[in-house]
Amino acid sequence: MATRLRSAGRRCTVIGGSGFLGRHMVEQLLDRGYSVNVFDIQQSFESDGVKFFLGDLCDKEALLPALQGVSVAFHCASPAPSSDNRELFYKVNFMGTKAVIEACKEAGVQKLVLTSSASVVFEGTDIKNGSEDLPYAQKPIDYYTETKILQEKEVLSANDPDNNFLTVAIRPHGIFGPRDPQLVPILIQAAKRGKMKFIIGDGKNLVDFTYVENVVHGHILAAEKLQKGSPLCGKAFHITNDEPVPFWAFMSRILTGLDYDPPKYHIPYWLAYYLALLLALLLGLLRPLVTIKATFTPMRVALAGTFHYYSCERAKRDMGYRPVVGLEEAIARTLQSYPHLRRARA
Ligand SMILES: NC(=O)C1=CN([C@@H]2O[C@H](COP(=O)(O)OP(=O)(O)OC[C@H]3O[C@@H](n4cnc5c(N)ncnc54)[C@H](OP(=O)(O)O)[C@@H]3O)[C@@H](O)[C@H]2O)C=CC1
Ligand SMILES: CC(C)CCC[C@@H](C)[C@H]1CC[C@H]2C3=C(CC[C@]12C)[C@@]1(C)CCC(=O)C[C@@H]1CC3
Repeated sequence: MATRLRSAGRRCTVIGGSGFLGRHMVEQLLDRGYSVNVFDIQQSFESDGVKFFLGDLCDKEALLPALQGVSVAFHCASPAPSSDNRELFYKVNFMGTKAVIEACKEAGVQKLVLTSSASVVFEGTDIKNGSEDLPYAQKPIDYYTETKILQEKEVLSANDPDNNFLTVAIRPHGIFGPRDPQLVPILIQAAKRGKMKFIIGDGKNLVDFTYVENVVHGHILAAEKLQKGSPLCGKAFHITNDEPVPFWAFMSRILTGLDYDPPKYHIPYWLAYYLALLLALLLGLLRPLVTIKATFTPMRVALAGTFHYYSCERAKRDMGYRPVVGLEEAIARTLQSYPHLRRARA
């Protein structure tokens, strides 16, 4: 109730508000009493309380009307990580984010909250309880991550309290929940094609999977605690479920929850990685004659076969963050939201 009163009448803009995370963000902001503008390249839903502005975020002039009279902008738009289009990632994540910063300043927006990614420090090797002090990856695993690093640096260095412009970056990892277009659908599609038979490595590698409502909660807390002189200014924060789980136990839980068999055979990590690399090279050579999208990419093998979980102590200390939905409940809600992906029994 206190949050609702404090936020009543305050308008914010969600850039990327038609996407998976963005739409959840819009819903929670409305619940908490904010008025919401959405800026996106497409409109994916209708809502009485929301004003939609359609356009490309690389175009500063198109952004400006969506930012007028707004105190906080959330920037969670990005091309899909699987798009594999270097130019597009560079244009949208890097150049587009510069346009977002310029437009925010010009429109008098006081706070910019960026959705970054914990992957900005991941190089394909184990990270256990990694803190925000880890250096950015020198060899990022893909173009998506490369440009998420550029984007985060740009936003954090734009923090300028003297000119009343404050910035913060939230680094979630492995977001899942209702309407997620990636994790559960890709997994089930692979299972349907009989491709989910193998566990990559020994299956003991711990990973963070973060329920979308916790990610949203972290963003809204960050916006509310971001004040002149606060420790949030110009800093990055991991937001996780704070319950790392073995990657393959999580995948198996989703598969069995939707009536698919869990993987049971083991394949050494290095073998899976080189097979995925070989496949990627072959598909690269055959393009544009063949345009098949591989399920097992070197990036996914690296994510599936290594430890990568992160400490969210900084978010707990500086913004009072605690996950609001535990992992078991989060999985149950997610499974319930995908009746159409449940295996049809013969
Ligand atoms: N999903 C995950 O596990 C993680 C995601 N993140 C970050 O979270 C954020 C949200 O991800 P998620 O919700 O999964 O992604 P989505 O693809 O679901 O949402 C992104 C939205 O941004 C839109 N968009 C893309 N390009 C532009 C553009 N040039 N101008 C305006 N709008 C644009 C997309 O439209 P369209 O669909 O038409 O392209 C889409 O509506 C991203 O920044 C991502 O990097 C970080 C860590 C983990
Ligand atoms: C086919 C199987 C080996 C794996 C299927 C599940 C994967 C599609 C997902 C498991 C971990 C996910 C993940 C992301 C995308 C979907 C997965 C690869 C991100 C790359 C999304 C964007 C980020 O910023 C980082 C995420 C890490 C985890």
